[in-house]
Amino acid sequence: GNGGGAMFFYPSPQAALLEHLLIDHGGARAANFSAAVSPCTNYVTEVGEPSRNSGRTTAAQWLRVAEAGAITGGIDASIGFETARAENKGSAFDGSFTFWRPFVNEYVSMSDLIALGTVMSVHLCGGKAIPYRPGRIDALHADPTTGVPEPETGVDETLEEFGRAGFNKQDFIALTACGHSLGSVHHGGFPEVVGPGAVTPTNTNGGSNFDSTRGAFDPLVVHEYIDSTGSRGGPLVTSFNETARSDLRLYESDGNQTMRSLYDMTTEAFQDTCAELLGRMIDTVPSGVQLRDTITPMAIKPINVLWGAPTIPKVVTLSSGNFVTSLRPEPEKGCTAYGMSNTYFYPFSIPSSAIGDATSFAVSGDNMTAQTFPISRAGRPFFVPSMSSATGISASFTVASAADSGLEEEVLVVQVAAPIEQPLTLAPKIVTATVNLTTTDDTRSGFRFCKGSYDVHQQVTGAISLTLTQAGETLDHLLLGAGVAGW
Ligand code: HEM
Repeated sequence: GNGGGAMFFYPSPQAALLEHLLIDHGGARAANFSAAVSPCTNYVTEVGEPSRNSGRTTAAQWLRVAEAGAITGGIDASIGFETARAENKGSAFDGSFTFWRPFVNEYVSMSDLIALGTVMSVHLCGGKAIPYRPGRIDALHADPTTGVPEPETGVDETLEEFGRAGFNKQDFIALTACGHSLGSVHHGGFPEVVGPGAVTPTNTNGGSNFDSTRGAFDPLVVHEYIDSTGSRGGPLVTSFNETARSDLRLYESDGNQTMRSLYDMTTEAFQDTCAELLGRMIDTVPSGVQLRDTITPMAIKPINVLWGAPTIPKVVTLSSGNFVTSLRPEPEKGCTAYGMSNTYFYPFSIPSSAIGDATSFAVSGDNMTAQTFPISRAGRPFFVPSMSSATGISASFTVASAADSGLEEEVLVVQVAAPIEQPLTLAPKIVTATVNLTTTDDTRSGFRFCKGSYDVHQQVTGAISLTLTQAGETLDHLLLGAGVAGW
């Protein structure tokens, strides 16, 4: 990975940031991402009473956004340009994009967040952990393929749409049943499916649920459909408007065989089937996109590792070269999205004199597998976080290099990447620039400092990332002004 020379993100900026969103659910250093779908009935677009009474479900919306993206040519966030199309009516798209937007930066695409949304929703609502692979690339324009299936769409046409995404009929029936385990069809958006009677003071958008547990990912929708109990499969089965009974037409298209086989499964087998199908759904990407390795929880993860950070008073042992020290955990624990176990944070600070020319540091402790992490070659230039900052529209940064290195600052180049608003979609686009550094008179503690800045000229929507390079080689990374995403 590109973490090779840089200390800051392990193992790479992309994997480090997305692992954080996937894992750090609550408590200390929470990522503020998965909280949106916890509890699973939560509606994050509004707050307080309006939220509770909305009849809308964020977890369900996230799944629907991924489904719509997968079917229209693969997940590439182009759906953001298409929310005005009739087939995309409903607030799921804008609501989800609005929540995800501040998390987008050079390393975190909107389309990877769309996929992450499905993984988080399914898992936190009671389903299995779908393997999560990053690498999706955001489109810069609308996709010419129309085709989010609508309630009035014929079975053949819908099957063709899913067929393009690589799902056969049986897969597609099961996938729809899996998806329609969460959420509702709303009178607000789909009055031709759900009548005005669904609108009440405690259900202001008139949500009519697919099953009796809109906030639980479970086989209940299948059972209620086959048994004709509860929601009986939901409004797309039972709608007053026969043309809008698309789930009924779909389920009956193979004589209910697929629905019966889902019915006969154990809950465990149902969950495995859904995880497999939904995994294929989120990995449906435009041709040419290469997904990367699956992101899994890291047992030990260096975070916020910075050169020149202030000294923090510090039982884990950390060693680097001849330097060995014992670490104590911070009192505040984190909580992971996987098994709700705890995460412990051990701050450390190593004087630069002790680092010497070490090329790695190692972490070991009781009941843990010792791990070694590569660090920048000693003496290489690095960003000084305490002398770098961002406003909403610009970044300024300082780089330190050893005074006796004989390095000419001209060989150092900073690549800047900033997410900004783009017309017609809530998905930001990334603008990049290359900045040369200027020498300053500042020399302290054996370091020389040089400076650079970049004016984006418009409001950034998320973190600005900086990459320090020398002759094309990456030396260091820095993320500035993370805002509400709170990296
Ligand atoms: C025949 C194919 C499908 C049709 C016609 C269809 C249609 C619809 C419609 C009309 C809604 C109501 C949206 C609203 O009122 O906000 C809906 C909701 C939903 N759909 Fe589908 N859908 C299909 C397949 C799928 C698939 C394959 C998935 C995912 C795997 C999925 C996931 C969802 C979810 C989670 C919701 C609830 C959204 C919410 O509560 O906000 N759907 N669908």
